[in-house]
Amino acid sequence: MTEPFGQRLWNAVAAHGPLCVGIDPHASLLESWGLPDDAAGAERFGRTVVEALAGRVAVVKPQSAFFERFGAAGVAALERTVADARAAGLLVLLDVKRGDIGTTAAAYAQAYLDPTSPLCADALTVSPYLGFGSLQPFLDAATAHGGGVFVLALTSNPEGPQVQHARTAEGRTVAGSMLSAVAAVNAGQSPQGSIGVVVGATIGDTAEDLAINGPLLVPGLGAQGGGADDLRRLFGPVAPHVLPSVSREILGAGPDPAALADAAARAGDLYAAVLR
Ligand SMILES: O=c1ccn([C@@H]2O[C@H](COP(=O)(O)O)[C@@H](O)[C@H]2O)c(=O)[nH]1
Repeated sequence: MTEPFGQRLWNAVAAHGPLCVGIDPHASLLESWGLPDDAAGAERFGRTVVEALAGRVAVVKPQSAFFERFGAAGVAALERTVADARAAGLLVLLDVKRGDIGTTAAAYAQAYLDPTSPLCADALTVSPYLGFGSLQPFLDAATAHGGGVFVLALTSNPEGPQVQHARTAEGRTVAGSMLSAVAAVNAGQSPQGSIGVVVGATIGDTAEDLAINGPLLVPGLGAQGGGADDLRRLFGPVAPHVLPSVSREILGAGPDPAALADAAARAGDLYAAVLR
């Protein structure tokens, strides 16, 4: 029986620190790394990140879109990147932001969380904007397979508040209702539940209760303008659950594996220091 994702993540963070490093093969990064802007380039990129960071960070987060743009060959490259990373002992959070009606959501959950699937990861990102209940197949698959699910709550992009700050019929914000739904699923789990949320470092101040008893993935650092001060200000009481997530700020140091490892160590130390 696989340990629950929340426990596996807790152990990995204790061993390697909280940093999550994105694997985002942007065209501009492939160019600066001297790689072709194609599926083979994306695969080489992913393999280099995995080799540089295995045993040094807890989690990597491949961004599916940057692989999908190359069609079937890109998806095959993503499959190999995910498999390589998991084989190297890294936890893999696949950033795919899926969500759909129940039966389709069940197919997505099978694709990303069922161990018999070629694209099986440890966890994935999902969009709850078909209603939190539409995520049930992902929650069920996570329970069945020891996987994790990260629900978009307060995203790092400037357009997010239009939807996420809107009020529901009960008068709470949409984001607040997602956060409390996740907290209810994680209730009673120790050291934390397996259902996380995404909260950007760029959201400014928030009155939302971020105590979900689960992991908080925090993108928006570095290239998007967020920094250590934002982590300190936003996440003090829930600091042990925070995963600062960085892609371009670290990937820009490649392709030299030692330089990538150095950049990850520096970012990891900086962000971990404010989360203690
Ligand atoms: O709210 C969100 C949710 C996901 N992301 C993703 O994280 C990385 C950020 O990359 P950087 O280079 O560190 O800016 C990227 O894959 C996004 O799709 C996010 O930024 N914000």
